[in-house]
Amino acid sequence: MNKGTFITFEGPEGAGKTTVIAEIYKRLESVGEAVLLTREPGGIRISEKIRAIILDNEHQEMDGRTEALLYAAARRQHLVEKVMPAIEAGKIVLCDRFVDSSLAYQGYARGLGMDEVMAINAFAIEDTMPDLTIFFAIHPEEGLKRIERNDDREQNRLDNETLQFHRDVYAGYEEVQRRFPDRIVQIDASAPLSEVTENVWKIISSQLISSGNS
Ligand SMILES: Nc1ncnc2c1ncn2[C@@H]1O[C@H](COP(=O)(O)OP(=O)(O)OP(=O)(O)O)[C@@H](O)[C@H]1O
Ligand SMILES: Cc1cn([C@H]2C[C@H](O)[C@@H](COP(=O)(O)O)O2)c(=O)[nH]c1=O
Repeated sequence: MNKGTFITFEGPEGAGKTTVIAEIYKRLESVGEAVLLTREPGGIRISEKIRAIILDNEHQEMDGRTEALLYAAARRQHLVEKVMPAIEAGKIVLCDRFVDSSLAYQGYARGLGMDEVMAINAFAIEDTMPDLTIFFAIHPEEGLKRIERNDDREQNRLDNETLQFHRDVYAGYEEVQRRFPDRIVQIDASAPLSEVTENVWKIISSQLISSGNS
């Protein structure tokens, strides 16, 4: 059996990833594709527990390296328990965040260093990297406004970081893109939702055609 396709979605808070992925998932299913939709940190029991620890507003004392290691631990378990089996089974895996989040948030914005954060993640992911990553580019101010307006969303410890931290996350993503230009495609996430969805759909459709997974 052919291996599946691993697609990840990245960007700052409130960029629209979760909303758009849900629509892409529906479209892929409706054309008969075998698809797995999942997220990081989380996606499975152990990793959801780690997520709760990381994002708890009461855990203000969490050290930056502890944070980076917890994300990597959650990633490892999620990868071996859920993502890898789906890829091996030939599915299209749509994952809301992956290692690029650690590079931008912990490596760059926390100042731990991208190479250092990549090194601990290399232990967690071995050589599994996405086939395609879509970067939802939006100014952090705009993304944060969107999540403040959304009454259903509780603001977590990372959301509540300073505006400067979120600006650094954005700069971190720009650096990640410079490092992986062949894998990462940027879209304008400040456009109307329908436009963003169509752009993402076009990118994913052409990736699936070129990889023969369609
Ligand atoms: N293109 C858009 N224009 C306006 N509002 C949008 C757009 N895309 C998403 N939204 C709204 O912005 C809010 C955040 O969207 P969403 O939860 O999908 O973002 P996200 O990238 O998953 O955020 P986070 O990573 O912080 O969880 C939601 O209320 C959603 O309805
Ligand atoms: C995977 C990953 C995530 N983060 C941050 C990014 C967000 O602030 C939260 C996750 O919340 P979301 O609503 O699911 O987007 O965690 C991070 O800092 N490092 C990571 O590796």
